[in-house]
Amino acid sequence: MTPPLVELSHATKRFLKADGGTHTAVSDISMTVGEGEFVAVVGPTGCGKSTTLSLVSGLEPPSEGTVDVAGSPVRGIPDGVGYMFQADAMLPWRNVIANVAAGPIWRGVSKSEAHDRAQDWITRVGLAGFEKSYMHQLSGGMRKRVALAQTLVNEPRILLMDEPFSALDVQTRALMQNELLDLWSGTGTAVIFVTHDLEEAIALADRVVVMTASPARIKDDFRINLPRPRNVEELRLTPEFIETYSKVWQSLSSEVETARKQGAARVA
Ligand SMILES: Nc1ncnc2c1ncn2[C@@H]1O[C@H](COP(=O)(O)OP(=O)(O)OP(=O)(O)O)[C@@H](O)[C@H]1O
Repeated sequence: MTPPLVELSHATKRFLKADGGTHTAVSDISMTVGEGEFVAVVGPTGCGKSTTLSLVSGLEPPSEGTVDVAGSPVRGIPDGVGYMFQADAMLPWRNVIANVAAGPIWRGVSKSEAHDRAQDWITRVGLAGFEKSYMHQLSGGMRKRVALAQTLVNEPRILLMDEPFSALDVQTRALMQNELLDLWSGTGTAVIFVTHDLEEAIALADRVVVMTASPARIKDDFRINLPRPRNVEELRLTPEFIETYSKVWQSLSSEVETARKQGAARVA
């Protein structure tokens, strides 16, 4: 039997605190993500969502438990993993095509082949004509398109996304969500998408994993049976979406409340 593409098994992550104690960021997390699956992870602020991504990306080793990618334990950054953060990871002194081609070149692809692949992705994300532009010449939405091209040009098997669209205005955000779904569909890439925004999670994902207030445990794992292809703006108005939202929110809202109390206790 083929193992799941991503498998966390009883994974716990503790960090050392400045006072010498430890802080448990995630506790006893077990979950799997299959090839081509789109999984959104939601939970209250600071609960441990980004830490969970760091375990999968190999940026942080688990303190306990195991994290496997394609059946092998993660040691260092595994091959085939792409990462997209809220902040862009583009070099301001390089133009768009040089930024997009940088990943393949770093992976040993010849310069001309890398430029061909970069050109193809720049066109696919709708930025043909902007190859020679620099980051400061682009809007927030255009910079996100570059970031998508920069990540997807490496053809990741697993795409880890940490609130990639949260800094965008509402309309650009919806545009980018639709764009992401179009680019992702049919690629077979597994996506783990961390967000604060439950609407975004439901609109994009096949499953929504709800995490508890800190330390993060998995509270619920909802299958989202909304049809694809999806247009996120239209989908949000459907009764099926509203029903799903209310079901998932019931699970999430008490964790948000607990996190608020934890926050209030910390500053008291
Ligand atoms: N490298 C680190 N060293 C020490 N503590 C850390 C480290 N990384 C994260 N933490 C702590 O672990 C907890 C979980 O952080 P994490 O960033 O995973 O939460 P999050 O759910 O992604 O937060 P947010 O919703 O605000 O983005 C926080 O209390 C954070 O301060």
